[in-house]
Amino acid sequence: MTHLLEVHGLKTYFKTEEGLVPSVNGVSFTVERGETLAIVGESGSGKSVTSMSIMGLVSSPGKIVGGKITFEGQDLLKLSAKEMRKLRGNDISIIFQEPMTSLNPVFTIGNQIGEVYRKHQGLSKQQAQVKSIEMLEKVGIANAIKIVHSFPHQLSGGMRQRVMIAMALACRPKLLIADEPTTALDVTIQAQILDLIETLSKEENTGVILITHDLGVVAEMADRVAVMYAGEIVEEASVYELFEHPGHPYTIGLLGSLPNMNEQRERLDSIPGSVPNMLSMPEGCPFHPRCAYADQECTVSKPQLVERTAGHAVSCLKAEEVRK
Ligand SMILES: Nc1ncnc2c1ncn2[C@@H]1O[C@H](COP(=O)(O)OP(=O)(O)OP(=O)(O)O)[C@@H](O)[C@H]1O
Repeated sequence: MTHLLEVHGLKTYFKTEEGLVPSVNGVSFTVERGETLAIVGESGSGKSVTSMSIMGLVSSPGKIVGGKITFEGQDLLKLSAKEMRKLRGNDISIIFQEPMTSLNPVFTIGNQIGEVYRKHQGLSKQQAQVKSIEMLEKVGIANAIKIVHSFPHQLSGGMRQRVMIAMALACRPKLLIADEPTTALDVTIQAQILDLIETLSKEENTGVILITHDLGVVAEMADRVAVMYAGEIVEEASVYELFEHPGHPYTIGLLGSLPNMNEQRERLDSIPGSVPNMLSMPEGCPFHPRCAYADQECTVSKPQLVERTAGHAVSCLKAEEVRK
């Protein structure tokens, strides 16, 4: 069986006045049907640019300059803009961080979800309305009959996010990309939304890419995890393996900054130092200026992502030492 999604050696660069920014710099991973892959890493590590690249939504000054993205065996980088539009909304959907920016303020909720059904399944206005109400109920909106007539600004943040999820799932995508789907929401709503994504992905065998800063969410939701640092994947493993035997000093740092589970979750930003400026990346390993294990070798040689044990790959010259 082919992978649902295969990203191979993806490079997406931004041409800025200061120079070329290698936001995604040779990223490879796969997503299977029914599987949830979490992509984690600090702000600016290239997670969103990776998902935008898959969606075919990278816009100038950004450009995919290398690699291959294959969806069900189909080379996405060879599709026309029209073919890509058809794929989005039919087979691949995305839930963005901020639902207000993705909903149109001048149309009712019913109109917007209904449009997905009209466009992609050729349903009549009335049929689309019925389907929209059903989908709103599925995402846990109780008074859906009333909500279809509301405008986005009349709803709370949590409700809007549910509407976005309803829209993203209306066409029963094979791949769902959820980019920080719950960051702006309160903890109870967060849990409900994540449950919903999980249930629907299992019911429909949907592949999910979950982009998040929150390792608590990763532990609950993911099957596998890819850790990104400065535009590259530095570690990839099953969720159990990553939490039990983290192999990259950066991952260890992220796990170290996981707040006590009984406390309110925080964003991960407590590793000393910061993500390097992509315009002047350090020589050798990009993480070496922040790494407790780094020595002279790490300042000159760049590590490759190498499979250390089955299904567990780490990009670190000191991987053996780190494991001890
Ligand atoms: N339009 C743009 N022009 C120039 N550089 C950009 C542009 N969009 C993104 N970048 C650069 O690409 C890099 C990766 O950004 P990206 O948004 O993918 O990070 P991220 O890991 O998703 O962060 P966050 O968690 O904050 O969303 C950043 O260094 C950013 O500066």
